[in-house]
Amino acid sequence: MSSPAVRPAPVPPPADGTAARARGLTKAYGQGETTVLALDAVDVDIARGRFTAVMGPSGSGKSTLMHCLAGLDSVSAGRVWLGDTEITGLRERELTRLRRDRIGFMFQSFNLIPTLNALENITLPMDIAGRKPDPAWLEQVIDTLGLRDRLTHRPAQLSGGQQQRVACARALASRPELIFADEPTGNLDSRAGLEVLGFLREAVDDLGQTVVMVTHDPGAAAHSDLVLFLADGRIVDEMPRPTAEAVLERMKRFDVVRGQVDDVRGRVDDLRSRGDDARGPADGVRGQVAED
Ligand SMILES: Nc1ncnc2c1ncn2[C@@H]1O[C@H](COP(=O)(O)OP(=O)(O)OP(=O)(O)O)[C@@H](O)[C@H]1O
Repeated sequence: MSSPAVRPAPVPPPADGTAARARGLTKAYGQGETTVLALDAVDVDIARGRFTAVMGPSGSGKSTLMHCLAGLDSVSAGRVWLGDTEITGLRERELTRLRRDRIGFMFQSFNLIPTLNALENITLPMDIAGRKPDPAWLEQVIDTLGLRDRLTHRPAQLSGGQQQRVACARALASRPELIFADEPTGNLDSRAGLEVLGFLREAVDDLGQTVVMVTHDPGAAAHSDLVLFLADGRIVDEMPRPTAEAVLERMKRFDVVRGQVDDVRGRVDDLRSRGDDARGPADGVRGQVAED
C-alpha cells in the first residue's frame, strides 16, 4: 500500500474505558514436546473508541490473540473480558450469543453469502439473531460506506473493495462493542485497501466504534491510533500515532533479531555436526545477540 496517501491519524480524544482486556493470556497448541506457545502471558487493554492495530512477524501470535479476545478460541491460562463481561469460562452457547450480539468481524476473504444481495448480507447476522437493526443507524452505516446505490447487488456484481465495504457494514450493523478485522485489506488492491481503511477510520472517528485490526501492512497500521507489536507470543512494543515509515522501521528490527537468532542456530548446528563442544562458543554468540 502506498504511504503518501495515508493521512496522519488525528490525536485521539481520551479513551472512554476499555472495550476488551486480557490478563496473563496464554495459549498453547499441542502437547508434550510438540507444544507451541502461541501466546505467553499477554496483558493487554483495548481502548474503547480507538483503532488498534496488531502487527508482528509471521507466527508471532496475532491471529491467536484476536481469536482469544473474540472468544473464538479457548485460552490455556489467563483471563479475558469483553467490556465488564469475563468471557473465559463461558459455555459455547453463551460465547456464540456474545459474539453475535456484541462483536463484529471482518476477514481477508469477505465471507459474503453469494445468493444474498448487499443489504441482505449486511443485515444477515441480525436476521439470524431475530433482531431488528436500528433503522437510523443502518442508514448512517450505509451512507458512511457509500453503499446506497449498491444495496440490491449480489457479491459477484461488486468489486473486491465494494464487497469488503459490505462486510464492513455487516460488522457495523448491530453497533457492536468491538470490531475485529483480520487482514481486511489483504485481498484488495492498494486503492480499494485505502478506501476500506478510511471507512474503518471513519467508523471510529465519526460513529464512535472500536476496531482491532491484525495486519502485515505498515501502511494499513498507519491508519490506527495505536500499534501493538507481538513477537514470540508477547507484546514487546507499542507505538501511538504511527506512521507507515516508523512502523516499517520497527518491523525491520524484528527481521534483524530473527536473522541473528537464525545465525546462532546455524553456527550451533554447525559445531554440533562437527562433534565439537557447542556450549562454549555458542554461548558467546548468544551473548552477543542478547547484548544487541
Ligand atoms: N491450530 C493450531 N495448531 C497448532 N499450532 C498453531 C495453531 N494455530 C496457530 N498455531 C501456532 O501458533 C503460533 C502463532 O500463530 P498465529 O497464527 O497466531 O500467528 P500470526 O502472527 O497470526 O501469524 P501469520 O502472520 O503468519 O498469520 C504459530 O507458531 C502457529 O504455528
